Amino acid sequence: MSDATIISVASGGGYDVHVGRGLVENLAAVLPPNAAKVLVIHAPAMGVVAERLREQLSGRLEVLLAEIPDAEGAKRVEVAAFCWQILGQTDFTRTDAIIGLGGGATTDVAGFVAATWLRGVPWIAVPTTVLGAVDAAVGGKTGINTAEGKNLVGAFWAPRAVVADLDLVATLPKNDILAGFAEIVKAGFIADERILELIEADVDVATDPASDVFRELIERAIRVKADVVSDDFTEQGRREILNYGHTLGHAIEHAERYRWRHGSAVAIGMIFAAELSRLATGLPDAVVDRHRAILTSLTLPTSYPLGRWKTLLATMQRDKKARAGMLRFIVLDDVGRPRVLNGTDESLLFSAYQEVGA
Ligand SMILES: NC(=O)c1ccc[n+]([C@@H]2O[C@H](COP(=O)([O-])OP(=O)(O)OC[C@H]3O[C@@H](n4cnc5c(N)ncnc54)[C@H](O)[C@@H]3O)[C@@H](O)[C@H]2O)c1
Ligand SMILES: O=C(O)C(=O)C[C@@H](O)[C@H](O)[C@H](O)COP(=O)(O)O
Ligand SMILES: [Zn+2]
Repeated sequence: MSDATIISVASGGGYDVHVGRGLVENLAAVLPPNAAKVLVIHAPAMGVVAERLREQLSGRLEVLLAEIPDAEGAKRVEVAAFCWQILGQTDFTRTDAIIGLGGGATTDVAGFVAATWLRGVPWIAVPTTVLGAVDAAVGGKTGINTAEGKNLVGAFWAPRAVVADLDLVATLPKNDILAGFAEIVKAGFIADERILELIEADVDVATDPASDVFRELIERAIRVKADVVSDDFTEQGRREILNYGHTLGHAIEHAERYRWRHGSAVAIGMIFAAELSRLATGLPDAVVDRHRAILTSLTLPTSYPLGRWKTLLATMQRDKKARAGMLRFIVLDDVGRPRVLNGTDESLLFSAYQEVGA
C-alpha cells in the first residue's frame, strides 16, 4: 500500500495497522486470499465508500453490504442479529471475511459479529474516525452495550488488518475529530508525553486532518495502543492502563443513554482520574491542571453535575475492572506512569468527584 506507515501488533495472531492516504483503494491486498465473500458492515455516513468498495472488489469475490444504525445505536444485540441473519442467509463460511467500515461503534459491532459468527471469521477494520483509527479499531476488543452498561457483552477477536485511510477521516465533522482527540490525550498521559507537547504547541494545527502533526499524533497514539495490546491482548494486566478515564466515562455514557460521544465522556473521566490520582498518589497539581488545559483547548467537557454522583457510582460497580465488589481505577503517579488503584475508599472517590462536579 502506497504512502503507508505500518505499525505491527504482535498479539491476536499478529497483524498490521496501515496508516496513510488513499489506502482504501487497495483493500483487496489485505483480504484473505481464499475468501469468496465479504460482508461490509458500515455506518450510514459511509454508504458511498461502501459502494466504492463493492465496485473495487466485485470482480474478485461476492460483496455484500450491511448498513447499520449510526453511532451507539449500532452497538445493540438487535443489530448484531441483523448481521448474523445476512451471514446465515448467504451461507457465509469461515474462509469469508467481514469488513467494519466506520467509527468505533461500527468496528466494535463488526468485530463482534466476526468473533461470534461460526465462532470466529476473519475481519478487517477500516476506521473512519480519529477515535476509531487511534484506538477502537486496534487491539481486538469487540462488543456491544446492554441496558445495564457499556460494552458488557463482547469478545477479544483481533482483526486480520487495520486500514486507517486518512482521506476517509477528512469528512469527519470537527466535533467528532475533537472527541477522538480524548483518546489521543489519554495515550499522551499514560505513555507518550510528546503527544501532549504537540497539542499544546498549536491545537489548531494538531487537529487539522491535513497537517503533518495530525498524522504524527495519529501514529503516536496507535503505537501506544499497539505496544500495550501486543503485550497483553486479553487484559490480564498491563492493558488496563488503556482504561484511564473510562471507569467514570462509561458511567456517564450510560447516564446519558449513549447519546454522548465516547470521547466527551472519557474527557470528564480523565479529569476525575487525575483528581483521584492527586488525592491517592500525590500526582502534582500541575499535571492535574495540564489535563484541564489540554482538554479545554480541545473544547471537550471537563465537568458533570454534582447531583449525579450516586447514579454514576452504582453504574461504576459494573465496570470490568471491578473485582469482588471492589472498584479499581487507573491512576497516574506522573505523566507516563499509570497504575491500578485497588480498593479505593468511597469517600475518596466522592472527594475527587467534587472537583469534577458542577
Ligand atoms: N474496541 C475498543 O478498543 C474501543 C476503543 C475506544 C472506543 N471504542 C468504542 O468506539 C465508540 C466510539 O467511536 P467513535 O468516536 O468513532 O464514534 P462513532 O462510531 O459513533 O462515530 C461518530 C460519528 O461519526 C460518523 N462518521 C464516522 N466516520 C465518518 C466520516 N469519515 N465522515 C463523517 N461522519 C463519519 C458516525 O456515523 C457517527 O455518527 C464507542 O462505542 C466506544 O466504546 C472501542
Ligand atoms: O483497548 C482497551 O483495552 C481499552 O480500554 C480502550 C478504551 O479506549 C476503549 O474505550 C475500550 O472499549 C474500553 O473497554 P472496556 O473493556 O472498559 O469496555
Ligand atoms: Zn475509549
